[in-house]
Amino acid sequence: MAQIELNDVCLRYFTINEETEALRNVNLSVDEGEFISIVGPSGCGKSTLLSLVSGVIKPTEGEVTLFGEKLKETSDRIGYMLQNDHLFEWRNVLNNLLVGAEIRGINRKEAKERALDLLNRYGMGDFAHHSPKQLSGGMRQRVALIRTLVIQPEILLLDEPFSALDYQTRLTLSDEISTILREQKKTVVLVTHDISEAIAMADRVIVMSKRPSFVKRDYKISFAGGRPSPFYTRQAPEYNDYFNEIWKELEEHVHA
Ligand SMILES: Nc1ncnc2c1ncn2[C@@H]1O[C@H](COP(=O)(O)OP(=O)(O)OP(=O)(O)O)[C@@H](O)[C@H]1O
Repeated sequence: MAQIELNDVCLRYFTINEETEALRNVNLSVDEGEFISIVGPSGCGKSTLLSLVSGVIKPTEGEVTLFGEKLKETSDRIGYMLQNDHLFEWRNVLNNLLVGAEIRGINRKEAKERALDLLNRYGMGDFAHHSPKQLSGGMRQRVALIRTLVIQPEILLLDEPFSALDYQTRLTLSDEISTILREQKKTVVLVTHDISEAIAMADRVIVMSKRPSFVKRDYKISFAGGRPSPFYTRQAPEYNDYFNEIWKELEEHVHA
């Protein structure tokens, strides 16, 4: 069943003396439990698309449907993870994990149990009482993901969550996080500039056109022997073909 649907969505930003047409007739459907990535030229409207799905902004035209209902306001069933981890330096890791639960009025005891369980499960059990300052960039992003999972969203929107990390951490963390999200059976929309990350992590890669942006291509990513872990995806024979095709699609924009 489609959990997210965008039907002919247009988005224009209006400022005092300018109108920016970011999205034009975007049509997209994401099924429950599906993991998709969105790539496209810089400034084409990828983050805008996530904001529309989260309900933070409303389409100028068209409709966003979540769980079969027209989206009217922000939904508690959605979690967001960004490039910046937004951890509070004055709170320890565990108390950072409880922030979302506090905002949403989730029972503290229940949220704390869930947070500790997730920390243990994902190799961070020894860091519950550490300050964020004592963590590496990769660990901080792992905490940011766990903070999102504590509120048990069904849909996760990831906006360039690895782009501030060094290359090696980025590879390891993208591998870990996609394993966690698949294990948790979340529906995921990942925005990334990194084609290789998009292919390695997702079931589908959506290529957006330049602005005013629409869905230019929708690649289903499949591997003959079944999906390997993201790290090994890069060694699968199909990987290079996907990479070259998507790169060609994007390169057209650079030389346009
Ligand atoms: N609040 C806003 N007001 C006016 N224009 C905006 C606003 N937010 C975004 N834009 C414009 O809309 C277009 C799409 O922006 P958006 O950030 O969604 O693109 P993006 O594909 O995520 O960018 P990038 O690849 O650089 O991260 C850009 O031209 C941007 O300048």
